[in-house]
Formats: sequence, C-alpha cells, structure tokens
Amino acid sequence: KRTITCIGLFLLAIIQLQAQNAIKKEVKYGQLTELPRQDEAMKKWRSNRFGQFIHWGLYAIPGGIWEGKTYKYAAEFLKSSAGISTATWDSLQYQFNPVKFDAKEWAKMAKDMGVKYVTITTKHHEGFCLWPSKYTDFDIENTPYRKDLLGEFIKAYNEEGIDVSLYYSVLDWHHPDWRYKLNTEEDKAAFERLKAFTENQLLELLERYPTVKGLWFDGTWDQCWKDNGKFSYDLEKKLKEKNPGLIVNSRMRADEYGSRHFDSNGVLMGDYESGYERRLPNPWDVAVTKNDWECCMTIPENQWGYHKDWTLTHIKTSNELIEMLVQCTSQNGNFLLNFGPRGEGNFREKEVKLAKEIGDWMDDNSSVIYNCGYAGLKKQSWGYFTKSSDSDDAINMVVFNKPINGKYRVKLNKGSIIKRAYLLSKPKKSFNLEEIANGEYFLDDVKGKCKDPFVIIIELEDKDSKKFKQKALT
Ligand SMILES: C[C@@H]1O/C(=N\OC(=O)Nc2ccccc2)[C@@H](O)[C@H](O)[C@@H]1O
Repeated sequence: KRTITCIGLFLLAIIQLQAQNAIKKEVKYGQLTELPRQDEAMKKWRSNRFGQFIHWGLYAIPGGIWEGKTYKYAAEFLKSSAGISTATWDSLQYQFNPVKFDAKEWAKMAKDMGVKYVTITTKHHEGFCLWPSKYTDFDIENTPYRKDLLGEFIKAYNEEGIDVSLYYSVLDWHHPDWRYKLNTEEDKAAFERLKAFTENQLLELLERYPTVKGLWFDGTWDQCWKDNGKFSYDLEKKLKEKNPGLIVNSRMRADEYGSRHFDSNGVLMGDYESGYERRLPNPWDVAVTKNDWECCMTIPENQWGYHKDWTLTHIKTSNELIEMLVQCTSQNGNFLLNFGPRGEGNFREKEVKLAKEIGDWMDDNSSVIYNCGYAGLKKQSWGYFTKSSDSDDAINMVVFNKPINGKYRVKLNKGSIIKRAYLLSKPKKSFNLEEIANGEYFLDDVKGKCKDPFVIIIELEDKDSKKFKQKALT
C-alpha cells in the first residue's frame, strides 16, 4: 500500500513538473542579459546602495497651484489634474529661468548627504527637455536660461564622484505623435515617428553625456508602447552597444505579450527591478534578495516634482528615511530618495535640512550601507542585519528598536559563534554575550542613550577556528 502511495506521489510530481514546463511561453523579447549581472558597472551600482532622485521641469514653476487653486495630486501631473491645455502648459517654457541653480552646490549637498549616485529627469511626461536636443524646440535652449543645464549638472556631480543616471519618460504629452493606443493606420504612422524620436533622443543623450551610467525609463505603461516589445528590446540592445556597461531599469520594456518588469515567464527584464515606488517589500521577504532592485521614494506622501504646499501630507523624518535606506540594503536593494527643486533652481529648506540629517548619520554609519547587502539571516525585532560583500566574519546589526529589557536576542545561522560584539561608535567596549542555543545569543545592552539608529558589529569566529568545532548547545 505504501509503495503504491509513493509511486502515486512520484507520478504526481512528474506531471506537475511537465505542466509547469508546458505553461512556459517562448519569449523572444524578454531578458536581454544573464542576471544578476556581475560586471564591474553593475557591481558598482550595487555597492552604491544610496542615490538621489531629482524631478525637475516646468511643473516646478506652478508647484501644484494653478490660478489660485491648490491641487493635491502629484505636482508633476498638474497639467492633467488642472486640465491645462498643452499650448498653455508649454508656454511655461518661456518662464523657465533657474537663476538660483548652482550645479556645484547641488552636487555638494548630495555628496554630504552620502549618496553615491543620482538620477535626474531629463524629460518627464510633459516632454520638456533639460538638455539642448536636436529633435525638439521644447528644450532648455529655448528658455531664458538657454544653457546646457543637464551638462552642467552631470559635470558637477561627476566631479564630486557621484555616478549619474538619466530618467527618461517615453510618455510625452507635448509630442504631436504621441498616441496612447494604436487604433488606426494614422495612429500607427504617428507612433512610428514617436518611436524614432525616442530612439534619437536617447542616443543623443548617450552621445552628449558619455559618463552616464544608467537610463531610468518611465511612462511605459500605455498600450502603444506595450505593443512594441520588439522595438524596445532592440532599442535596449542598441543603447547598451553605444554605452557598454549601461544599466537600465525594468520599467523600460514589455515582452511581446505585453508583460512588464518581468517577462511572461516571470524572468526579470532590464538590469534591476524598479517597481518599488513609494513602497518597500515586507522586511522579512527573502525572495526579493534574489534580484537587484531599487526603491524610489518621495519625502511627502506623493510629490515627485516641487509642490509649494507641503502641509498636504505627512513629511517623512530623517529617521524614517534612514530606516528605509537600511531596510533596502538589508534586502539587497538600492534606495533612491527624491528631491524636487523649485523652478528658480534651489531646494526648499526642509529638503536641505533632511539631507544634512541623513548625511550626519551616514558620516558615522555608511560602512553598513556601501558595498553591503543581505546577510542571509531572518529579520529580527530590534532592526536589520546588513553584511559587507568583502567580509564573511562580521555582520552589522542596525538597531531601530531597543529591547525594553536591554537584551538583544540575536539569531544567527546554526553553528555560528560570536567572537565579539561591540558598538560601531565604541569599538573598545564589548557587549556581554549569553549563548542561549546553537547560533542564538543575548547581547547585554551597553549603557547609554541612543536617540538615533545605531550599529552593533558582530564579529564571528571563522569557520576553521578550533572554537567553531566546539559542541554547540542543543
Ligand atoms: C517616479 C514616478 O514614476 C511615475 N510613474 O510611476 C509608475 O509608473 N509607477 C510604477 C510602475 C510600475 C510598477 C510600479 C509602479 C511618474 O508618473 C511619476 O511622476 C514619477 O516620475
């Protein structure tokens, strides 16, 4: 009877496996490169961990308010939320004169905040280009500012040692050939021109700015683009041939069945997943650590472009934002924190203050962020583990919740032996250790107030030490 059951279960497993394979579709325009990428450019992207996002365009001039009315929706969508005609909106171009823009000052603020990369909107959905483009007059050259603003920006950030990635919206409200859906032959002919315009602009950006490390695509959710899986697949190939090592997010493409971010077989497209927008994975989610990914985050609840009124929603504190950065790192993700400068080219005081507070924390603790990632341990109540890619005998504990009894319960992998535990800020003072089970300890709290998140370093006995062979507790 037992033999029959075993044979039955075995056959069931075979059938299930065959069924799964049968569902696998043949995807021609899905993943372009073997992931996770292990080339130097991607390793650098991964080790950067912390980036600054900048949303800047004509929308920063009205800042969410139109004809005296405040619109709560995202300020970079004011054109649609206030029902403004394209002609009226586009005339903002003649007001764009960021006299307070100082690229070096922006880059210094970013450097001091501790970011290793920046992603800036070269063209958002409105279609206005922050660089002088050969393919449109709706660009910085045709504003009172005139100069190559994007070029100044890239030069200043590169001089601070910050990598630059360019955000580009395929969706273009200004361009006469934009079509949401391709219902008629005329739609299709127009969209062919839009596709050529898009390709020309992207190649132009890579030609003009060869130090650029990545392209961050957006505005790719409409049917028109999802119907063009082969075109966007070929375009990603062309862009990567032009700029070897280029890093592209998962929002660029859909496969030939219209599946975005992940192809129809669930395989990630682009070089990292960029679906975590204003949200993070569950902190205990281990599956997310398999791929490279990035969370992009706003300081208010839902404003990417500058909004004049920041009383509309909760404004995140630096500790909230630091916790998000640490959580991303703990799960092999990058954290891209957004800033929305004013139309005149300066940042609101609150953003400058938050950048300073985060930078002060990074001054003391960046070693648990840069070149760090998932430690292969379960999420625990006091905070997050991170581990440097360069060492296997040290683990970082980043504490956000001090235990009420002053004892940190730390569960490592079975067989792990803690050699020493100490505060990153006070390396000479070791925690008392109490081993409570195989690989599980209590660390006695080190007396002292900690108003900010802090780091405990766990040094492990290396696997070959004689101590490691000692009989671990049950
Ligand atoms: C970063 C944001 O990106 C956007 N749109 O978001 C998305 O498309 N989000 C998204 C897409 C796929 C999965 C999850 C979120 C833009 O409309 C918005 O103005 C801002 O630039």
